[in-house]
Amino acid sequence: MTATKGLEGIVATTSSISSIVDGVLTYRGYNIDDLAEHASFEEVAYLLWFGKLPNAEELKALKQDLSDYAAIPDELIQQIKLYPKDANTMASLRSAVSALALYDEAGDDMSREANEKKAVKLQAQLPTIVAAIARVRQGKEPVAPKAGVSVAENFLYMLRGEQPDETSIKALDQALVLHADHELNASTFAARVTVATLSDIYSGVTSAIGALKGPLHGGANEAVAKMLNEVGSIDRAKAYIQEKLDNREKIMGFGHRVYKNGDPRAKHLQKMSRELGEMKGDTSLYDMSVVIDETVTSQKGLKPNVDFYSASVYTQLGIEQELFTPIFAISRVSGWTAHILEQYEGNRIIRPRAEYTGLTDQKYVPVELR
Ligand SMILES: CC(=O)SCCNC(=O)CCNC(=O)[C@H](O)C(C)(C)COP(=O)(O)OP(=O)(O)OC[C@H]1O[C@@H](n2cnc3c(N)ncnc32)[C@H](O)[C@@H]1OP(=O)(O)O
Ligand SMILES: O=C([O-])CC(=O)C(=O)O
Repeated sequence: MTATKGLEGIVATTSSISSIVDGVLTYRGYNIDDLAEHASFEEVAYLLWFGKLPNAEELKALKQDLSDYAAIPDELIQQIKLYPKDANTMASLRSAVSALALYDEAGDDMSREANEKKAVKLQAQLPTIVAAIARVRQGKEPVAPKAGVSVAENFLYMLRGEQPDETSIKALDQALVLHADHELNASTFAARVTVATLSDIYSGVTSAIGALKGPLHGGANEAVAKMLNEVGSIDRAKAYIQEKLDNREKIMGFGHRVYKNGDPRAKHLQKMSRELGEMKGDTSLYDMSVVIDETVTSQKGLKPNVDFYSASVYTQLGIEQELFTPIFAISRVSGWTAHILEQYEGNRIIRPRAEYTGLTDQKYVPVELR
């Protein structure tokens, strides 16, 4: 038995949710470019869960459900108020989602119907939780969700406590579409491993949030924002990156296990970043990002991934840095839950082997003789 480091190239499951073939990403057979341009996040969530784009009636029903389920239990709001104000936001989100399970009246009902409802509830409630965590950290009261609006609009409304502008809603909606699913990435794999023991959907999503938090995965968008802050201005960008590369440090937001010629989502986020800058009459953050991109690409041959330009998009939307990875989770929970439902359908426990590299033939020595 020989191990492959990081399971590179290992095909660990079949899935009909999303695919990456020759650098092309599709959700249920629809090219991400097509969806990014035309679909709303709600349509994409429906597509991921139910395998087809919704008709008008189905979409209306899903939006109604997302709206109806968006409020979170008062007990959970009380708990969130007890979290340390400087706690990592993803750690707070992980704790809150784990606690959310305790208040689902469906309990351990594992029927397909109950799990589909739990998936929609998780999608509806994650934005409310993230907004509540953000406001409580700033010493503000959480804002109750607004009925009848999109996930993107509702999240921005709950975060800011006022009606968001159309540009911000549109940009966030598109970012949510782009982040919704991505084949067998680390957090989705974590979710599938957890529920393959026939554990519940909340356990799967809690595992996934823990995996997404790391800077090699979803946490990279916050690391990019920190880097952009550190660089500070366009004239420092090239030298900053060169020094990091000379020190063999990783540049966050670049490289990918699967994409070697570029992440198809990055161009959409890059365009959004530029447009947001142009609209504000200040493209300095975008321009600095482009210099970093060109430097890493020319020096290292590494292309930006989904996390690179999303950092400048969210910054220009006025969103605090520590919410970048939670926003990723708000989108990816659609994919995680779709994968969890798929895992339950044809389940077998996921239990690979390890290549043992430790000592052998050891003999027990009593503690007083060691
Ligand atoms: C949503 C997402 O999860 S997208 C990914 C987000 N993560 C990041 O942006 C963090 C930065 N990037 C990375 O750490 C990696 O590229 C990962 C984690 C995305 C992929 O990791 P792997 O598939 O294991 O890539 P791997 O480590 O084999 O990279 C190959 C080589 O490129 C180097 N490399 C990879 N990414 C980077 C980077 N961002 N900066 C500098 N060098 C890099 C590696 O050090 C390695 O060099 P070596 O062969 O001299 O040792
Ligand atoms: O697929 C991966 O390894 C990481 C990624 O880009 C994602 O989860 O969106």
